[in-house]
Amino acid sequence: MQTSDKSPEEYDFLVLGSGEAGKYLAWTMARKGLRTAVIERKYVGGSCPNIACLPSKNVIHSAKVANYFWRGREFGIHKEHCWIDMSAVRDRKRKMVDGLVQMHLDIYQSSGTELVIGTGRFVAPRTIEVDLAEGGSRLLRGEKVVISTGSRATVEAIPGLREAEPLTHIEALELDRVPPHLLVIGGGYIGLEMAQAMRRFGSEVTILERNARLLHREDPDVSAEIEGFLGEEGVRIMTGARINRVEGKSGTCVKVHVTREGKDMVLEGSHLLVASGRTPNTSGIGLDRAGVKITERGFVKVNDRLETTAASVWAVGDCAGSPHFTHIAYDDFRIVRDNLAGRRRVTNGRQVPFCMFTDPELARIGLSETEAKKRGIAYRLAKIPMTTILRYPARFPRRVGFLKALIDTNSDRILGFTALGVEAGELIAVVQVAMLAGTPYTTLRDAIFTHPTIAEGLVPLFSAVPSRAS
Ligand SMILES: Cc1cc2nc3c(=O)[nH]c(=O)nc-3n(C[C@H](O)[C@H](O)[C@H](O)COP(=O)(O)OP(=O)(O)OC[C@H]3O[C@@H](n4cnc5c(N)ncnc54)[C@H](O)[C@@H]3O)c2cc1C
Ligand SMILES: NC(=O)c1ccc[n+]([C@@H]2O[C@H](COP(=O)([O-])OP(=O)(O)OC[C@H]3O[C@@H](n4cnc5c(N)ncnc54)[C@H](O)[C@@H]3O)[C@@H](O)[C@H]2O)c1
Repeated sequence: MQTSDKSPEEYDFLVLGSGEAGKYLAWTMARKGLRTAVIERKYVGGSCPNIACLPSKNVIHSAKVANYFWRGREFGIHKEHCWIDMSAVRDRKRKMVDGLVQMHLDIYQSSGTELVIGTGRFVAPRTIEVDLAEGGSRLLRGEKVVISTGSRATVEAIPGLREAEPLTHIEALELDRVPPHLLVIGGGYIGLEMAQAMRRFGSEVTILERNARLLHREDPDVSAEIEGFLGEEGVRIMTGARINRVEGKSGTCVKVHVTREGKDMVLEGSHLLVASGRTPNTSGIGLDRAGVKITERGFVKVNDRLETTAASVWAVGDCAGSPHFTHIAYDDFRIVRDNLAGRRRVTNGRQVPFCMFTDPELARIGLSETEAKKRGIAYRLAKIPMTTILRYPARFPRRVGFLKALIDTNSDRILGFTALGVEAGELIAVVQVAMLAGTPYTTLRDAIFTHPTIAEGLVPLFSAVPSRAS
C-alpha cells in the first residue's frame, strides 16, 4: 500500500476492524449523529458471526445431532444407512452466516454508520489509509479512533508446520468432507470443541497437547473428566507431546514428529488443525506511526479504561489483550462508551464467565481451586456429581460431570462455581447473578427450583458446603 499525499476525509469517530466492541461503539456514536465509519477488510460484524463463535456452535450442533443418530438404538430409534453430508453441514452454517451478515448490514444502514471494506493501517496519528477491496485507496482521519482488529490463529515456528498448510478454525469450519484422520495441535477451547465435533462426524481424531493435561489452566479434576468423556467417544489424547517437526500437507497426508516421555514417534493423519492459541492483529498496521505502543506479547498497550498511549485512541477486544471472549469484547464496548459519556467504568475486577461448548459443556465463573490456592485464598468446597441431579437419567444415559462451588471461609460469599455437564453454560448464569448481588450461598441452597431441571442441582450442591469453623 502506498502512502497517499491527499488530504484525509474527516470523521468524528473512526473504527479499525469491525469486531464486537468496535461495531457497537460505531453504531452507538452514529446514532448520536456523529460522522462515523468502520473499516473492515473481510468479515462484516467481525469474527464471532463469520468464522468463530456462532459458526462453530452451528457445526457443533450438527455434530450433536449426528451423535444422537449414531446412538439412536439407545433411545429406541432405528435409522439404517445414516451418513454425513459434510457439504450440507457447511451449507447450513453458511446460510446462518449469510443471515447474520445481512443483519449487520441492516444495522450499519439504519444507524448511519459508513462501512468501508478494505484493509487499513495507520499512516499518522488518528489517520488511516485504506486499501479498498474494490480497488484504490482512501485516507480517513478520526477525531476519535478505536482499534478493534481482533486476533488470528497462532501458527508456531515448528519446522514444516507452515509448509503443511494446516487448517485453522476458519478452514475447518468450511470442510466439505469428513477428514479421515484429523490431528489437532492444542488441547484448549478450539481444539476440544472441534475435536469432538469432527469425531462425531466420523473422523479419527488425535489431540496433541504439550502440557501434561488438557485445559491445563483448569483444575485437574476438570481435565480428567474431559479426557474421560472425549476418550469414551474415541478421541485419542496425547498430552505431554512435544512437536519437533511436521511433514507433508494437510488435506492429503501429514506426519507429525513428536517426543513424548523421552520417546520419539510419528503420527500420521489426513488433516492437521492448529488450535494452539491466538496472535493479536497488531503488526503491520502502522501503530508506531500513530503513537500507539504495544506490549511484549504484541497486544495494544491500554489502561483500565482501554485508552492507548496515543491521545483519543482506544483499543478493544482481543487485540487489546482483553480475555478472548465475545461477551468480554462487548463489555469493552460498554467501558469505552460510558467513559466517553463522562462516567467511570474500568476493566479491573470485572467478572469473566466462560463456557466451552463441548458436549457436555464446561462453564466457570469466579475462582477455580487452582487459582484460589495460588492466591492463598482459603475456601470451603462443595462438589457433587451430576448423578445427584434427577433430570439427568431421563435425558442422558451416561452421567458425566460435576458441579463444584468455592465458598469463603469467613462469610457465606460464593467465590467460584464450575459446572461440567449438560447446559452448564445456562446454569452458571444463576450463580453469577447471586455473586453479582453478593447473595450468600444459602439463598440458593434454600431456594425452590423447578423439578426436574438442571438448576435444581444447585440445592444439593450448596447443601454440601461444610459449615463454617466456629
Ligand atoms: C473458533 C472460535 C470459536 C470461538 N467461540 C467463542 C464462544 O463460543 N464464545 C465466546 O465468547 N468467544 C468465542 N471465541 C472468541 C471470540 O470469537 C473472540 O474473542 C471475539 O470474536 C473477539 O472479538 P474482537 O472484537 O476482539 O475481534 P474480531 O471479532 O476478530 O474482529 C476484528 C475484525 O478486524 C478485522 N481487521 C483486522 N485487521 C484489520 C485491518 N488492518 N483492516 C481492516 N480490518 C481489519 C478482522 O477482519 C475482523 O473482522 C471463539 C473464537 C474462535 C476462533
Ligand atoms: N467457547 C468459547 O468461549 C471459546 C471457544 C473457542 C475459542 N475461544 C477463545 O479463543 C481462544 C483461543 O483458543 P485456542 O484453543 O486456540 O487457545 P487456548 O489457549 O485455549 O489453547 C491452546 C492450547 O494449545 C496448546 N499448545 C500450544 N502450543 C502447542 C504446541 N506446539 N503443541 C501442542 N500443544 C500446544 C496449549 O498448551 C493450550 O492448551 C481461547 O483462549 C478462548 O478465549 C473461546
